Amino acid sequence: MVTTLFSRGIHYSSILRSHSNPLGLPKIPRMSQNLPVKSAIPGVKKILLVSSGKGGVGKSTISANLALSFQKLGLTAGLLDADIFGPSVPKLFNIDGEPRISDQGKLIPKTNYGLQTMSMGYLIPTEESAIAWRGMMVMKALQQLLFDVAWRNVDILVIDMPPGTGDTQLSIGQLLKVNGAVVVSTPQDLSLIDAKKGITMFRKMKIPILGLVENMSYFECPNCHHESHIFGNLGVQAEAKKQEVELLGFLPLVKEVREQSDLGKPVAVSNASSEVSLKFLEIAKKVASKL
Ligand SMILES: Nc1ncnc2c1ncn2[C@@H]1O[C@H](COP(=O)(O)OP(=O)(O)OP(=O)(O)O)[C@@H](O)[C@H]1O
Repeated sequence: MVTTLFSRGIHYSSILRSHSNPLGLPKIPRMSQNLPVKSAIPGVKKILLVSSGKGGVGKSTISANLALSFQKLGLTAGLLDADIFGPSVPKLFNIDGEPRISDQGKLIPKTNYGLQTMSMGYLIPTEESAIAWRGMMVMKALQQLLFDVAWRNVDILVIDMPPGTGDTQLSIGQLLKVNGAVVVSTPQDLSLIDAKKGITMFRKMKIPILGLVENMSYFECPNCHHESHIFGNLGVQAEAKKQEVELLGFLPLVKEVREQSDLGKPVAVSNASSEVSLKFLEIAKKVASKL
């Protein structure tokens, strides 16, 4: 069922070479450079990447709540968890078990809260995680997740990217016709440094950067309502200005967001009228209008 990356004639050295043109030579078509031709995903109209340089900054939380917010806007959304080594979607959506296979041999997305989802976590149990996989196995799995899923009339497919700017991220950018990317960062310097690397990577791959989202911006004390900027203040705003990208929104650090995620019911569905859910909706509106 799987067509491997290698059978399409893709090599990392050629992926990397494609980013440099030091002599300013005229562009050679991708096909004749033996580079992958960017493909659409069957059943999907627009592809949105949600990425971060650093892990643990809230990329999966934001991907899930954005996808659910797109649904609230009347769009059909899908969520693809591209983190092969640390899939989050099964837990976030309280979904387990293997996906069914369609008559055409494709993986049928698993659905909860009306959202179509696919994740490596459905294909291999956590105990047998992909941790010891070699590059080729990772690429085979990625290829299957990208092209062998039977998405049904999805307007926006949100791809929850693995953290960082490594092989998997490069491959996704090289293989897919991506419509836009959102970069997530906390205000902390370490997170911002890595977010900048992500912005540079998307620019090199000519993927439109729709904007930055600052997560865990502040914590509001439930008693005195004082706002504490635990991870720093204004860093993402300054970086957005410097990079000339839009700052799409600030999301506070909210206990309910973490609790509901752990219970497998993202806040956008568990408490749709909460302040943070409305912030997700605002960001979704901005992103949808840019796609
Ligand atoms: N705004 C928020 N308020 C409270 N908790 C949050 C918020 N955003 C994320 N979290 C929590 O922070 C943790 C990390 O979030 P998440 O898994 O979404 O990050 P990630 O960037 O996808 O991580 P990884 O790269 O490891 O997959 C989770 O426990 C999540 O529930």
